[in-house]
Amino acid sequence: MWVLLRSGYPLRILLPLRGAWMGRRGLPRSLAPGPPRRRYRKEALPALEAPVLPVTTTEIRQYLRARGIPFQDGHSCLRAPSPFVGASKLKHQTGAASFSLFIDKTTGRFLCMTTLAEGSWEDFQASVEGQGGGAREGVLLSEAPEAEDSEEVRRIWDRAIPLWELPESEEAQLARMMFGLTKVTDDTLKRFSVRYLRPACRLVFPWFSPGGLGLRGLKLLGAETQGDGVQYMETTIPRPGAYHNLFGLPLISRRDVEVVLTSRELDSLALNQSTGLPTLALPRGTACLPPALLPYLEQFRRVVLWLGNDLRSWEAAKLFARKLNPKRCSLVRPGDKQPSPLEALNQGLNLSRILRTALPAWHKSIVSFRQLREEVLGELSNVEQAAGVRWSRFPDLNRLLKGHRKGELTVFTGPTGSGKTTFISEYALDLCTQGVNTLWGSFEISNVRLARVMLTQFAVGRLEEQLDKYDEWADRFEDLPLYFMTFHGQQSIRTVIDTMQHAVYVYDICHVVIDNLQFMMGHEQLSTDRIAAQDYIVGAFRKFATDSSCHVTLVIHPRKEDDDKELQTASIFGSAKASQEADNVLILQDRKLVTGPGKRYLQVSKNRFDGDVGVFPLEFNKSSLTFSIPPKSKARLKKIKDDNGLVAKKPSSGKKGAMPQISETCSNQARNPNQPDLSKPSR
Ligand SMILES: Nc1ncnc2c1ncn2[C@@H]1O[C@H](COP(=O)(O)OP(=O)(O)OP(=O)(O)O)[C@@H](O)[C@H]1O
Repeated sequence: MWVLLRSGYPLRILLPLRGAWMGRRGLPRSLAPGPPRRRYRKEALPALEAPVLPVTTTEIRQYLRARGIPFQDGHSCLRAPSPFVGASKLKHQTGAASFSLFIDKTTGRFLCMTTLAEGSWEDFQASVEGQGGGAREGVLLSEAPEAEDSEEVRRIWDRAIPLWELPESEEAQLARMMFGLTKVTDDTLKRFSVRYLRPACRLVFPWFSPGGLGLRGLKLLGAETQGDGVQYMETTIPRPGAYHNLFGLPLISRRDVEVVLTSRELDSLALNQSTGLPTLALPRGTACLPPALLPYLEQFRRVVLWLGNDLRSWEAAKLFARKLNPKRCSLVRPGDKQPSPLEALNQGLNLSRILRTALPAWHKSIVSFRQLREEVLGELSNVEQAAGVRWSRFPDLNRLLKGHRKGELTVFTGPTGSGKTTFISEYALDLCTQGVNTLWGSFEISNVRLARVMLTQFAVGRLEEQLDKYDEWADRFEDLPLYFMTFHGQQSIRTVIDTMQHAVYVYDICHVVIDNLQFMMGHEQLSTDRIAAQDYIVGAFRKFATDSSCHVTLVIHPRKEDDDKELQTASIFGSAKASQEADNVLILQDRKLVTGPGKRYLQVSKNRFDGDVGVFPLEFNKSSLTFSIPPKSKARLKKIKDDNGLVAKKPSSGKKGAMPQISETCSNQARNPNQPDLSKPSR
């Protein structure tokens, strides 16, 4: 793969979590030769500080027209003749094949399918205008798999044996049973070139370069029984951020106009076998659909997404359909009679019939209950999943808020210096370690300081005193789906929202943390201007959260209050807009609890989802910078008095403007404070 190195957005990339059972480069330790070595990768270089204005489809079209470059309008890309293909080669390409350059309509990034050259919109313009740095001069920078990667890929691939050639034995049976492949035929396994790595008991799925140019990478899949079910662990080479394999691509013919997308290779095997339809598996399941894959999906007039059997898969399918162009997408709804494709095959269900029940992803602006009834049923029959992702470090937040849901706005406030950033960092990290793709906008403190706080919280201890462990923790941290905006100081709300939109598109961000709103307020002096500015900003974040189906956590400073008084929803600076627009209002109170001097407590003063409000104590641990209570800590139950000295009752409903009354604190059950997961389950 070729890459023009010049990227346009103020985002810094840290990549997804890998398991500690893995050795260097993600392999089972037994397979990783030699002592561990440090490697520094390109992605770890500091990001650009200056934001680049995003390009619009209209601007791309105008530019191409102005330069006399013909183009065709596709589903998510524009297609044009590639300036990277030599004139002699171009002559041999006819029809659609001669339009081999795909330009992403949302970001302007391009990919040339013939040469595999790719780069940003600015890179494309530079090459068209012949301003050095362009592909014409042949100064493309190679991102071919690093030598070490390709060696490792080749070594594993050679050691693995074709699964269908595994001699009939207990081992072969066990392997098929563990991966649920008892009904998948040898023919199917052969078609997809699935291998088995005997020493590590892992399936090996290949990533072939388009055009049969060799092996670019691998995915290894392990399985472990857990209770009644099986837990899958996956490892990729190269690392997840660079693993862009659409498994099954070599089997797609140019004439195919329909495809079924799955979230697992195993599902693709089952689907292809029982329906005969072209199927592709997404490289990182429901976690994301990298735009780099979109050009490969342009040829399909119809895309069916069958991603799994839970609400999370359903939500991911809806998000991905937006990127693919909802008008050509249909979604298979999860349900008892519509489990994942592999399960459906194993249960003897008719997969073609299930595919026929797929619902169109495209909704008009006005819908009838008939169109919604299935969605409502989905929520009712998956109450727990509908409540969102649960915190693993803060069971009290689960008790009150029930979970972290997409599309909501959380407003968080607390007195100056009370630990807002520190708390919100742990609250977001907790979700991120559970696969919630997170984008941080830290305008007040630098990303280095913030990352240091987060890393300390991640390791649940001071790393200063164990620098020998730094690399190990940093490696795991780097694999989290965590991204940072590189803004610092005052920013315009427009630039910030544009960046957030870009991140949602490119990285499938589900949670944005903005610390804090005051940095978008400009320099308005008059308090009326300031209030109007704040209202406008809160409205913009609210709209973004709803439109992008992304959760926004917004830190807002309180207005100056009497130090002896507890903060209330009304203490948030500005008009009532922030608390009205918010789905959740969280307040970090630093007044002393009735017992436990000097402790903070967190008050949930608004909860639109189900109305439960209340408070619970937070115990700050200075060495790990965490607020979550270690498992050994005793269960406590306390009453908190409200400002009037009365014990307040929980309001019966969480409708707009629920008052910041305080209910009882909870009992803290012992729990695991989210030590990094030592294995990486695939879902
Ligand atoms: N409960 C606590 N007890 C003692 N120190 C704390 C507590 N919480 C945070 N700190 C420390 O106080 C400092 C300030 O914390 P932090 O930056 O999180 O506060 P903040 O409320 O975000 O500040 P600001 O109002 O300036 O935005 C940090 O050094 C942090 O480690």
